[in-house]
Amino acid sequence: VEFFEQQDIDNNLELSISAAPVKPEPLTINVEILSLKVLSEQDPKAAQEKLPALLTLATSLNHAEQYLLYLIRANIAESEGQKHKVINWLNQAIKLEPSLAKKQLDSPLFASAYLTLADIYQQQGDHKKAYDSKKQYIKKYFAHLKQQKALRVKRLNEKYNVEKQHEENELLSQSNQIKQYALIRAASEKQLQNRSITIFIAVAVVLFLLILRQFKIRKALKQLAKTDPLTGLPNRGTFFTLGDSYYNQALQSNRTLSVLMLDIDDFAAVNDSFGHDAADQVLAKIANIASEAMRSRDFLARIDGEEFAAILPDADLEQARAIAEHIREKIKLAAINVNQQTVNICVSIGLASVDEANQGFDNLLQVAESALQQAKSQGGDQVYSKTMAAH
Ligand SMILES: Nc1nc2c(ncn2[C@@H]2O[C@H](COP(=O)(O)OP(=O)(O)OP(=O)(O)O)[C@@H](O)[C@H]2O)c(=O)[nH]1
Repeated sequence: VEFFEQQDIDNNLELSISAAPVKPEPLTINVEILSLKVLSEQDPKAAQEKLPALLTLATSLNHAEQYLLYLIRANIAESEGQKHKVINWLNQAIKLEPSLAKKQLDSPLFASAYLTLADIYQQQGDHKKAYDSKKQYIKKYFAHLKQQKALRVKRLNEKYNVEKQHEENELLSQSNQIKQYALIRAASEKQLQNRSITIFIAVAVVLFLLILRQFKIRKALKQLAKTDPLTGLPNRGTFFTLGDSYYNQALQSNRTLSVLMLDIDDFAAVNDSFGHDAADQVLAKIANIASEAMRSRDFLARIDGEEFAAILPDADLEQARAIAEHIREKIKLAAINVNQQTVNICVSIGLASVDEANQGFDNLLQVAESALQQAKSQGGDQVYSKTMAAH
């Protein structure tokens, strides 16, 4: 029987779910009626005393409340042993069922009507009705359980969905944070890279400038090594180095070449009279006058204290003499001003040409040197060459 009942209940439940009719919504129930219902089960007498006050409101009560009012009256009647009244009240209540929500009727509050009916019928020996009432009650009881279960599942699902949504939001926000962090990291890496490139370029530029500076210093030093600092003319070393190549070139190309050696007359007296610094200025001015008096292709150098030498390419002795005389005269006529005083300077010049000395550049210079000595020994202020008489 129990198996049959259970199956019957299940079938009915399935039917009620699959049919899905439009059902009325559960109605609200006055709290006083609810408490009177409880009181009628525990203390029917006390409930009877309170009943008249509620009955005055009966017309304003909704069907759910009226249903409960019948149940209260049935409880009171049962406590008084008036079974036919109990059945009457309960049937009155059951008549209201079509206008009430099934969900509400299945709750134990309402379904208890069938349990009470089953008890009464049982006591009256009407087993068929007792059975039917009990069956109804059990049906409602299981439907209620199923409803509760569905409600719990619904709530759990809602809770699960909320939590899931929350977790998804959390995940999304974490993934956004990760993306943001990745962006920040990429930006800072880029910044670092740019900074490294800037530092690299700056270091490269500084290195380049240092190398350039070093190069310029070396060049200046090299130049300095080749130049006489006082006059700015090439020095003795440069003169001999270039002299050899001028000489060899002239011989190879079968062209003439002369050299001159110039020495300032009585320069010791200039030093003595005007001092060393003033004499230095005189030296520089004489170098300047001599340079200007020469041709652009001639090569003048300071080879010793007050001694100068020049290479005169393509100049034979006669042309060399003309150049030398021009220099001598220019210097002699120059009014060299030192310490607001005019200094008169004379020079002696010795000449030599490859036409008369072709045993190498040193030999050429020796001949010019000896011509210079000759010019000095003849009183200075003159140009002398071995093969041409002095003026
Ligand atoms: N101020 C200065 N004087 C120098 C320099 N080099 C050499 N002298 C001076 O030049 C003079 C050379 O003296 P000497 O060799 O006797 O030649 P000089 O006095 O010119 O006589 P002569 O050559 O015979 O005419 C010395 O007084 C040196 O001190 C220099 O670079 N600066």
